Amino acid sequence: MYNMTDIHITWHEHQVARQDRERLNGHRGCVIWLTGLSGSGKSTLANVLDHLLSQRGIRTAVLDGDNVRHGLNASPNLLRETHGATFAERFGLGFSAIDREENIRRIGAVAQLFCEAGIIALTAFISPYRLDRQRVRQSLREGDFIEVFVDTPLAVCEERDPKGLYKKARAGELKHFTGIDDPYEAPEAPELIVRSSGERTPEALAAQVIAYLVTRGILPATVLDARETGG
Ligand SMILES: Nc1ncnc2c1ncn2[C@@H]1O[C@H](COP(=O)(O)OS(=O)(=O)O)[C@@H](OP(=O)(O)O)[C@H]1O
Ligand SMILES: Nc1ncnc2c1ncn2[C@@H]1O[C@H](COP(=O)(O)OP(=O)(O)O)[C@@H](O)[C@H]1O
Repeated sequence: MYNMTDIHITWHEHQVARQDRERLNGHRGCVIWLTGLSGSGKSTLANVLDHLLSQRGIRTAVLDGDNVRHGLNASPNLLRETHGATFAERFGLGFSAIDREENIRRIGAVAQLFCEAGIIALTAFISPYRLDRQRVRQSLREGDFIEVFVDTPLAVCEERDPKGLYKKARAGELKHFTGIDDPYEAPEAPELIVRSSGERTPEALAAQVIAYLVTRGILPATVLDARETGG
């Protein structure tokens, strides 16, 4: 085991403080952590939020499961082509519990960087394990982690099945698929629960999240005026 003294790295404070960046931006930074089953509507909600907030001059960044798994957290089969088999086996991330844990740890660290830069990080990962989400929460400052449970029933996600993955999982062609033969641990005390089934459009869910951010003082109330006037 290493300790920080052995590896000679030291934490540096930055010259521009987070508060300075937030003052420039006109809003606080935070991490909006969307969690839910595959097909629950995480990416859709993250993208609608990104769009609505950007239109109102709010600085945001989206980190999305499928996309991040093409780069920073590439899967072994993607890495094998460019980096060879050994590298891919050592550093590629699949869907075992330990790989999901590392996936979430890295995303948590990236989201923290955005947050400290005064940006609203919108993350859309299944993040099925409570402990992994809890660790991200604990790595951030009090109040920076806003857990949003995209609570869509498995039957609805399976009916949507936009990528055909549930069908494959049911047929036994895809193992360890969340909700089928791998666990999903629903949040016990999320900051917010949004339900994307029924008549609730992604825009309605985004409005629920934005209203919450205003009540928490993360966004200025003027964001609501802009929404109501369509400006
Ligand atoms: N075994 C298994 N289980 C769940 N999901 C799988 C699996 N294999 C591939 N996929 C695809 O990967 C997307 C989920 O990636 P995440 O990084 O969000 O997963 S996790 O948070 O590490 O659990 C997920 O995307 P979303 O549908 O957007 O959630 C799937 O398209
Ligand atoms: N609020 C909603 N109401 C109805 N359908 C939705 C809603 N949000 C997302 N969808 C649809 O559900 C499917 C899965 O959405 P997606 O955002 O890709 O989920 P996830 O990122 O959680 O896998 C897509 O076909 C999307 O159009």
